[in-house]
Amino acid sequence: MTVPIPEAAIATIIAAGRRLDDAGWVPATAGNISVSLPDGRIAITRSGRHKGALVAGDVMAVDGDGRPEVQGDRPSYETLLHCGIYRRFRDAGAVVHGHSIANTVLSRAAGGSLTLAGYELLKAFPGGPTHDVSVAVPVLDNDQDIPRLQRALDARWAGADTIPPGYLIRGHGAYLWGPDMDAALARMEALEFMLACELEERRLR
Ligand SMILES: CSCCC(=O)C(=O)COP(=O)(O)O
Ligand SMILES: [Zn+2]
Repeated sequence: MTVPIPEAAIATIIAAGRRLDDAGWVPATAGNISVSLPDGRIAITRSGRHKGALVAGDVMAVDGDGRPEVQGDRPSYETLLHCGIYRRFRDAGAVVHGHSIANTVLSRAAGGSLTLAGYELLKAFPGGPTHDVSVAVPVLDNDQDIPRLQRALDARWAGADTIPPGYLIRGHGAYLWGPDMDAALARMEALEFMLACELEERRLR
């Protein structure tokens, strides 16, 4: 018998999907969304669903290693990236992933990281009490082999002094996390705002 997913967790994921879709960051069936549950499981979107039109049945549970509770159920193709975040950052309670124009274009042009400096909105990231800081957002090469991509992330995090609560995958999208969904979404909105500014500045140059 499977343990039901708390209704509040399902409602949180459905509402987050609508918000990401309203912003235009989850075209087609792009993006995925999860929350960690008090019993250690992860509630996550099923693969291939439109994130702006999620219903309760589009959310399922996996264990900390991404294994579905019900054999044959298909969670997000990128589930192991969510698991990697919850495993490494014990205070993470929610993870959001989207494919925006800005994160796609800028990650394609970037090297191994993308530095954001001088933005007031950097305050939305932890440890940034003033706008007078810079944050180097890691950029990983895209990889259809998700376990290999997660290993690359683990290696990057292991060698880092400070780790922002997000990263970009080249030509693919952005992952952000926070202690809860409100925080994860706020960080995504802040990052996307700054990336949109970067794009605009490049157009003006
Ligand atoms: C059509 S988007 C390609 C897959 C992807 O990058 C994504 O974010 C959605 O995958 P999922 O399996 O979570 O639906
Ligand atoms: Zn994706």
